[in-house]
Amino acid sequence: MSTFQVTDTAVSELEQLAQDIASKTQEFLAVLRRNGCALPSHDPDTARNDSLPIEGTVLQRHLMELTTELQALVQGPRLHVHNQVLAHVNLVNLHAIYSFKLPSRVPMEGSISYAELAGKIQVGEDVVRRIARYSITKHIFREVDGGDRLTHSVTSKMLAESPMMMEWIGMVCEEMWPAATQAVSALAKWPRSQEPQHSGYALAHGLETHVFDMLVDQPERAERFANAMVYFNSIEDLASHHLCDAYDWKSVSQVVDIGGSAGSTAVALATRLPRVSIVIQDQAVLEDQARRSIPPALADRVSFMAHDFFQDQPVRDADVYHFRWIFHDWSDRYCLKLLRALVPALKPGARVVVSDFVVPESGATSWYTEGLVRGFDLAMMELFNAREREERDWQKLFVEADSRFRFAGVRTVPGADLAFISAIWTPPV
Ligand SMILES: C[S@@+](CC[C@H](N)C(=O)[O-])C[C@H]1O[C@@H](n2cnc3c(N)ncnc32)[C@H](O)[C@@H]1O
Repeated sequence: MSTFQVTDTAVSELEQLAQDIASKTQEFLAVLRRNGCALPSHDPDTARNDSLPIEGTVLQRHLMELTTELQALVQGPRLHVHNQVLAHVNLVNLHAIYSFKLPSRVPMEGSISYAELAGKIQVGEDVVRRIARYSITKHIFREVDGGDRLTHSVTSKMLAESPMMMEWIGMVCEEMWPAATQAVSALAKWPRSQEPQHSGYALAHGLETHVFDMLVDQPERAERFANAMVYFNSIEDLASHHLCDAYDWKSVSQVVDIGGSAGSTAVALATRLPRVSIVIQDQAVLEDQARRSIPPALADRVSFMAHDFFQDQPVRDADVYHFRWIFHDWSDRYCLKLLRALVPALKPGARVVVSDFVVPESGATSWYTEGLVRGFDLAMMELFNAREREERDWQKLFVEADSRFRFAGVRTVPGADLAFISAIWTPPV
């Protein structure tokens, strides 16, 4: 006889989750109704609620946490692992969707036959049907006319209307996925290396350098990387404008956005902070794209400068030197170089701000939320031998780079997934 039995009256973990899900679902629906948002549906004519009010975002996150825990318990250990392994075919499917541009080939209104779609993409009708039918199980596309024609769901319609999201999907499928398959081999081959050329990405793509050095000679791939960043920056939880709410900007007039890509962050900051001038620094290959993205109304305050961020910082005496999603691309050894390259330019009181994830301590938040950040951590490992960092790692980095950096801690802003880590340049008087 089992020595462990749940009594009839005890509420099991599963029942508790189900009750919490039911009540949070009601709260979520109430927020949507109160704010005039559409109720969730796969119907292509449903409004997408891409940015919810903050209380809606919090409830959405909470429901994701609860429902993933419920699924894990309902599945039991075998199915829980089994389904994670099978999930790899989602990328086969998304790669086909990207590569054959399926969403934009299906009319926004009406439908297309499988035969016509197959003719357009030069693939057998049977193959198109199999790909589409797997997509349909994930609520991407729908079938009409007895299964002969394809039409949009709300998700496939979103893909058809979101070229930057398609660029991100393409970048993941063609740049990151091959790297993922080589990540463990790279670890076995170069254990403990901090070099980007010893990563899964380098193995998969035959590189002897960092991805970003390779992109200098490959403008099309560089543009796709930059477009993937534009997509990320368009997500409200990741939007760069949250930085404006993290600090008091009254006394700031000059900002340098180091590794600022095509300028999304600079434009977002300059739009909200009318007294601030911003220099975007990045590789010369991004110059044209950056110049195109600066609205004429901001051209007198936002400029682009080609600069290698491992070389001494040429813009001296700025108030803020900002890095967004740069440090997580590099191992500690290189992050120390990034910080030390600033030193000749820093005036007393200058602030170095890093917009990046801060990894929660293990078990400090929900597994769902922690898993999102730890997923980025493994992705940075596979790509660059780099990492996401906990608060204590950030502090150590600044202290080790130069004892004149005074670590000023981590700030968070409601609704922002990235944290704002900063240090003040404080030389002895
Ligand atoms: C992950 S992206 C982040 C872009 C931007 N900060 C954002 O948040 O959208 C990394 C950026 O670092 C730039 N980069 C890489 N190596 C560089 C170098 N040595 N000097 C300057 N920029 C570099 C890349 O071109 C790319 O734009």
